[in-house]
Amino acid sequence: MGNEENWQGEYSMIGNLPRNFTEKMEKILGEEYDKFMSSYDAPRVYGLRINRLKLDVKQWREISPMSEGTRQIPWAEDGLYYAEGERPGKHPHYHAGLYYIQEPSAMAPVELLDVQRGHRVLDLCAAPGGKSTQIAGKLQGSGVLVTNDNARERTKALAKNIELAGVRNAVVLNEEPEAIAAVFTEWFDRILVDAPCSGEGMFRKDESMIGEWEKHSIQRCTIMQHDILEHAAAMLAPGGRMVYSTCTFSPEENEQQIARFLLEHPDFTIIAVPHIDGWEAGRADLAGDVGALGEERLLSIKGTVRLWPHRLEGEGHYVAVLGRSGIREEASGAAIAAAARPLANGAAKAANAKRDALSAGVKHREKKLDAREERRAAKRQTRNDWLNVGTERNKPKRTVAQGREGEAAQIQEASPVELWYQFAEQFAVNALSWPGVPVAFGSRVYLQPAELPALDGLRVVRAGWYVGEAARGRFEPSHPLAMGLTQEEAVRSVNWSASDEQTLRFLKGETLFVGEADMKVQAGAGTKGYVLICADGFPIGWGKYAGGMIKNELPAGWRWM
Ligand SMILES: C[S@@+](CC[C@H](N)C(=O)[O-])C[C@H]1O[C@@H](n2cnc3c(N)ncnc32)[C@H](O)[C@@H]1O
Repeated sequence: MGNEENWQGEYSMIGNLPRNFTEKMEKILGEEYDKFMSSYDAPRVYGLRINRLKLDVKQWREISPMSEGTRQIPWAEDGLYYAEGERPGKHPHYHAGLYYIQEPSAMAPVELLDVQRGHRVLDLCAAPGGKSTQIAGKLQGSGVLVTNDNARERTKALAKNIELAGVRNAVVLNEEPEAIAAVFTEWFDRILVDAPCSGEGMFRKDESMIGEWEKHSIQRCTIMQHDILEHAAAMLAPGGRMVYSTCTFSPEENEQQIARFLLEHPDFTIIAVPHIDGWEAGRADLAGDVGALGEERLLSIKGTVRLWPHRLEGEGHYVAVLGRSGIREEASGAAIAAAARPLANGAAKAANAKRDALSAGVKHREKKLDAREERRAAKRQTRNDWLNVGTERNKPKRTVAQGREGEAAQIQEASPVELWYQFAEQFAVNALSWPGVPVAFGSRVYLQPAELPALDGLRVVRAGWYVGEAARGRFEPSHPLAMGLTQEEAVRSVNWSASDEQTLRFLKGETLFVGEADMKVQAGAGTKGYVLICADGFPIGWGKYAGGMIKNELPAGWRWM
């Protein structure tokens, strides 16, 4: 092994590819092998995906200086190739969450998941969140997105990307699939398993993946994938759809994994992927020795898809779409959610009672848990997670104060949820009728999709849309709240173009000086207080206005570096 030059005298990574990898690829690809190998010397392609929660491709093209060099990615509605040398991560539109930088082939799995408004969707192996934000764009704020990764460190990036994209209906978990399956049995309409894999398809994009490949054996990956798929299957409602994807070429992790799954799950079938130019049908001949599967089911593996770097502009991927037979028994998620809305002003208690009732309903349905799972769930209840989920829900704090006559009188300090309602009434238009039920964990308030079952015992990173925190008897709005708003929803806002110096200064955390005339204030509201800062009409954070000055409220971790 060693660096090599190609025939043009340029650096070639081909010499760095492990020999057991290239030999195996030659067997799989036959005549196409040479073309495949030359793809390693072909220029890399770059992709971004427009965030449909904020705008569509046409609207983005109207405001983006980058737009000219972009081209449509054939299999992704909102996906665009952009030219090498562009730096989309270094633009205010990135900080406004207008797009996500994503490898083009990686956009395929969610396109095949067929997410519809109102669906309950699980993204089980989600960090850093590329596909979760894509799912959120398709849900358009309806239904529920549960997004999870078992690597705690990686969930930080996941939560941040969800918040940057302005997602309002997601819950972020840091759990093993088994623990989630105990709470969400047969609950989801759609599940994405973007599995941890040996990453062979990413060697070209990231050479360090070669070292990872050598460390983590394919066999180890197949064991993990099988385990994840087992629990995912238990969470899919009858009639639901599950997408399994990898970024590797190895048949053990692709066709063979799916063949084994079909063998062990007679209630699942392959939903054939539509043909798109450059996509190759899955290879039933690589599915291994699964005689017991029967010819028809074995051949159905041709309905899965391989994305090869020498056949299209993108890296290597494999995608299988699996449908579960049957019809979901219970009322649809959307109907349950509708029953819980709209929330009346100050109706925290009523809302929570309703939510508990809904949770109880869901729990009732979950009686299908077998005794073993119940014992496991009980064990988890006792585990102390990092948000203390399941404790201290919206309990108003009571403090004792001196009465005028020196008597001790009980006064009630507003709970975080009550403070949220007060804030929402004053600072955001129609906030009280937004979907979601406010729940407090400690001093933090989240808007949680109403139909969600109780998350007791699970490690929760975000219990919903994090809207802010109670501090010293006041409510402090969060940065994720700003990112999930539109300019029109803010009672007070200010907007500059993305290229205006004020925008950059705000993103760098500086104090801004503005005239009152620059601010847009809803009728009846004063100019003093929280103001939503926007670039080209899209929120980039909160400031606090007083006397011609905007104090910068952008958290340090979100600033332009
Ligand atoms: C291919 S990456 C996911 C990429 C992600 N879907 C995206 O589009 O941004 C696979 C992820 O699976 C996670 N993972 C590995 N084992 C897991 C498990 N048992 N349960 C949940 N996630 C797991 C890894 O931490 C990793 O973040």
